[in-house]
Parts: sequence; structure tokens; C-alpha cells
Amino acid sequence: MTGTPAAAAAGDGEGALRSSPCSPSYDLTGKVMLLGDSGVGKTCFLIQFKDGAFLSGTFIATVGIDFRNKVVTVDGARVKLQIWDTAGQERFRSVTHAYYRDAQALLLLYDITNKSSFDNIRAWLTEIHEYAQRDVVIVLLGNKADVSSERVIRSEDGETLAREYGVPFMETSAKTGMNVELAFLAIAKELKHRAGRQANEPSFQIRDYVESQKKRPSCCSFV
Ligand SMILES: Nc1nc2c(ncn2[C@@H]2O[C@H](COP(=O)(O)OP(=O)(O)OP(=O)(O)O)[C@@H](O)[C@H]2O)c(=O)[nH]1
Repeated sequence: MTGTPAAAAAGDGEGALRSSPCSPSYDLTGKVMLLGDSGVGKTCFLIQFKDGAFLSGTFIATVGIDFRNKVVTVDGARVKLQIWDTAGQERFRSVTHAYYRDAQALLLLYDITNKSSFDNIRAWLTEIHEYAQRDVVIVLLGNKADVSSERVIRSEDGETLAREYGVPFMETSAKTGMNVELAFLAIAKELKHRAGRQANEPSFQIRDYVESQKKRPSCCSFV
């Protein structure tokens, strides 16, 4: 996906807020950012969620940042997710840092067929801790789980890293759609819970929710 900060700020992305302030078609909003190395599948992940389609073919790296809106219903509440797709390339890092501050949630992707994208997750988490809000929701995603023949990162390695940082983890495929919706629904549920929690309501545990709902690749016998 292509886009520029200026274009995004001007509402050039589909994300311009169109609901009338008198009758909003949603109950709350949340800003979500997709982060991770170039080529891990952030744009495809967003398109799969938004349109149910997979962009195959020539890889066109994102320029800068752009966003899309999607309203999801969780626990009777309509949550408008404003989803920001960032460029993974190093040269755009200073642009994307400026957008971290008011994000409520971050989807941090690596590619299970690309070791350096996994190794760089620690550096991404360092940046997140430097630029994002302290209580930002983070979900770690091992994408391209459909390409089992080229897998170089075991699912257990993703799980171990996620446990170390105390974040939920799942493997996903922007191609087949595996766990794509779940990643956003988990975030929407967490944001809804934070926004309207009653004193005697049991707390929502995003990690438990993800563990109970996530699908595992049918062929994941890589050792
Ligand atoms: N098999 C497979 N290919 C994928 C998947 N997700 C993305 N791809 C492919 O990986 C390449 C990169 O995908 P993008 O979504 O453009 O990657 P990106 O993370 O947005 O990259 P930047 O914009 O540079 O940050 C494309 O050729 C996609 O078709 C997936 O889940 N499975």
C-alpha cells in the first residue's frame, strides 16, 4: 500500500471520519498500528481483514503510512478500529515514530520464513517502549504460516518470545486469512473492556482469549 503522512493526515486514506457526530455508527474507536520489518505482510494483513482479499504478485513496499477504518462488533459494542499500516523500511522509521504516541494497540508482525524479521522483534519492542504509550496493547504475530515448506521460525520460538515480553501470540496468514480477524477482534475486545469496565465485572485477559481462540497451522511439524 502506498501513502504519505500528508495524504493520511488529510484523510486521503479511506479513514476519513464520515459518521455524523449526532448519530455515530459505532460506540468507541481505537487506533491500531501494524509494525514489523518490510515484507512481513502488514499491508496484506490489513487488506485481508478489511476486504477479505489477498494481494499476491509483485511486492510494493509501503511508503510512509496510511490508514483504513473498520467497525467490528464485540460483546454488543461497535468498535471502530482505525488501522494504520506503516512502512517497514528503516528509512521511514522517523516518520512512523510520530504516530506511535496515540496508538492504543500495536500488531507486531514477523515472517515465519524470514529469520531476521524475527530477530528484529526485540528491536521493534525497544522502539515501542520508547515511543508508544505505556499501556499500549501489543500482539505478536508470526505471519505467512501458510508457507510451511519455507518455515525457519518454529511456533514455539514465537511463543517463548511472546511469553518473555508478556504479550499474546499467534501465527497468522494474510493469504488464507488464518487468525487475521481474531487478531483485530482480540484488540477490539480489550479496548472495549478498558473503556467500559464495571467494578464487579471479571477482567478480560487478552492472552487467555487468544490462546482459546487461535487456530494452529495444520502442517507445523518443522523442527
Ligand atoms: N504466502 C504468503 N505471502 C504473504 C503473506 N503476507 C504477505 N505475503 C507476501 O509478502 C510480500 C510482502 O507483503 P506486504 O504486505 O506488502 O509487506 P509489508 O510488511 O506491508 O511491507 P512494507 O510495506 O515494506 O513494510 C508480498 O509479496 C505478499 O504477497 C502471507 O500470509 N502468506
